[in-house]
Amino acid sequence: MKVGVVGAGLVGATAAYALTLRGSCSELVLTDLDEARARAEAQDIAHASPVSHGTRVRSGPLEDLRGSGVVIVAAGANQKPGESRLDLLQKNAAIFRDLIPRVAAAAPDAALLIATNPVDLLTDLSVTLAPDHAVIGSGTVLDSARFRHLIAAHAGVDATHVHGYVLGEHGDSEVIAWSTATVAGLPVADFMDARDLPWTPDIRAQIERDTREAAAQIIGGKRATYYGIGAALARITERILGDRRAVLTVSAPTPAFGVSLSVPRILGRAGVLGTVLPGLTPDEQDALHRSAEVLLQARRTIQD
Ligand SMILES: NC(=O)C1=CN([C@@H]2O[C@H](COP(=O)(O)OP(=O)(O)OC[C@H]3O[C@@H](n4cnc5c(N)ncnc54)[C@H](O)[C@@H]3O)[C@@H](O)[C@H]2O)C=CC1
Ligand SMILES: CC(=O)C(=O)O
Repeated sequence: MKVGVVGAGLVGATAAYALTLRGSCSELVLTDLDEARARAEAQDIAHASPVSHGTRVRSGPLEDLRGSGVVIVAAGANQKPGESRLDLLQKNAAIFRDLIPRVAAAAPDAALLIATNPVDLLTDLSVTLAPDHAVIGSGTVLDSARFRHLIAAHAGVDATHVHGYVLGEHGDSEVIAWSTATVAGLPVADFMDARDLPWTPDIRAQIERDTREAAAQIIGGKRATYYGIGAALARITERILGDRRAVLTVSAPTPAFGVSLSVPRILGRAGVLGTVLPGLTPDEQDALHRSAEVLLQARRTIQD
């Protein structure tokens, strides 16, 4: 099982490191415009291989992606403090118009897993640039993990036993879908009540803020985010390679909204096998439509 990573910067290299530590694939190829960076990252990550799962890690040109089951695309500009993800659209769309057809030609059998921001609109664009490939955006898998982590901290339980989805744009308009959130199978408020834990509108509002603003907070402190997304990309990749039928909030074209955004999807070797829209409250439904409208409006700026 071979995986390619295009863009061996902070996100691409961290995803490759996570894949190596988890033993998600047998072969990993890193490629970047900056060949020296890709070579150095591959060399460094390869040194983790003998003490983890023996993954063969190397760098190479795009042509070396042939045979990959998944290619992660993390090439392009990241946000500077104060910038939004949508501020990256023009620059990264220009990179993708040149890059994605070449990646698709080099890796004809791969599912393309897009991480570059703004991830929903670059997923949308990649679908048109690589029409014969399964194309999936990492979407709000990371935001849903942030949401679950924050609830778990209040609930005092292992975050893997907290469920809950962030939907819509991976960006400022994302929808924190409280109606989908459960701990030990109970709605969050009921769990807190059963455990005699505080649960106030202020705590809830703080969790929403910390979920939505997590990227800005981290970028303010250390200029980039990469550990959370690296692990999320490794998990999505494994679920595709292993045809695991996992349910994850990845981004993909969504006819009901006219644009790529995140809702729960069943993932397998062929990419998105199905979409399941949870029963949202009327407020959440309105927020999801507003989030789609934000994306549709931004998309017009890169259409002729
Ligand atoms: N989807 C998500 O949840 C997240 C997405 N991101 C996004 O991931 C992207 C990458 O971020 P970082 O790794 O921090 O940036 P970085 O600057 O560390 O790495 C970007 C890499 O892309 C390479 N690159 C640029 N154009 C290329 C091309 N045409 N072909 C091959 N390589 C090319 C650069 O040489 C550089 O090594 C950004 O757009 C960022 O916003 C970051 C965190 C989370
Ligand atoms: C940068 C980014 O998209 C994130 O950390 O959510």
